[in-house]
Amino acid sequence: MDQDALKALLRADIAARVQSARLTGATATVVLDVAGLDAQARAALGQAAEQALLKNEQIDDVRLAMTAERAQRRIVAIGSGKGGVGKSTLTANLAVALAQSGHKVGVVDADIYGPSQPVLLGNAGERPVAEEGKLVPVASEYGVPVLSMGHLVEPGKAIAWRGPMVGNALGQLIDAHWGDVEVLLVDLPPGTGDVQLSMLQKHKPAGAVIVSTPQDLALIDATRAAQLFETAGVPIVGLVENMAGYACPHCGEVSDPFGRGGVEAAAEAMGAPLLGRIPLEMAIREASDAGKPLAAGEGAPGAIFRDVADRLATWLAG
Ligand SMILES: Nc1ncnc2c1ncn2[C@@H]1O[C@H](COP(=O)(O)OP(=O)(O)OP(=O)(O)O)[C@@H](O)[C@H]1O
Repeated sequence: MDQDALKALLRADIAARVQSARLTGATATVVLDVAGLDAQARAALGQAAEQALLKNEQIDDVRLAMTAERAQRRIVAIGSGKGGVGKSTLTANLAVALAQSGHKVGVVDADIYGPSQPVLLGNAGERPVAEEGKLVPVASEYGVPVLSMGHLVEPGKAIAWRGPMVGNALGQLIDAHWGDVEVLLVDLPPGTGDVQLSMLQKHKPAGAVIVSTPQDLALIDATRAAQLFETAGVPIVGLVENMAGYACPHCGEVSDPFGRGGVEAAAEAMGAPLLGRIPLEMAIREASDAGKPLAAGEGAPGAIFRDVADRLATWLAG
């Protein structure tokens, strides 16, 4: 009996997962690709395969091996209540820091109102190609592939999409050829709109990181954004306080244009950790505009981003 004959003994969904099958004497040896299945589904599949094969009179022993070639991919959503608080900057820097510490990470820029990852990661203007009906993410020099809403629309064209179109576009970015990427950071638009709902319904994240500036209004919105995730059963990995403390380049005095410590208090109230506090620094804005995330370099703000990335990596590992 050859491989095709063995496959013909199996249910179609199981046969589709056969990587190899052979019969030696009365022993069938079958390798199944079980990528994307949880432990329970894998066990059920194995049992069904074994039973089906043993029904054949030429087979009296079945040896099954299971592989999961495709990486188990987890989504981490980066959200904020308000716009302009530094969510995209944080996403790009976290991705670069994670890639540098050996993680296979990709970025989905789901910010339909202001897609900025292609600029932040230095591959603006490059377009993804489609293969077999799915997009191939655009590489960046930091080892972080990226797909952006900005790749699906003409630059500068305001997007006035409604729910189903948004869901469709998000699906194209997430169900793409991500290859061996294990962690997908999704840069969400601010607030709790269509993209967030579509994300929670169809591509449930493993966790969410919430970014806020320390001021009250931003914090109220950030708390609301966090509540949306929690209600949907998505754990909050932690909060990041951005634009906290500004060191005057002339006299060195540190001031707090957006207040101080508010995010820490909000995190405490939510029972979530504070993952880091990033200062307001011209170098961060300049590096972002230049498509050279500071997490890739040696300097101080880069180290802060790397610390936040380490905390995220620890959370993912735990
Ligand atoms: N810590 C910081 N210090 C200085 N500038 C910063 C800092 N964080 C972000 N910025 C700058 O603030 C602006 C807004 O940041 P960013 O685009 O990351 O925010 P966002 O929350 O993703 O905004 P949007 O909602 O528009 O997508 C950018 O010009 C960015 O370079």
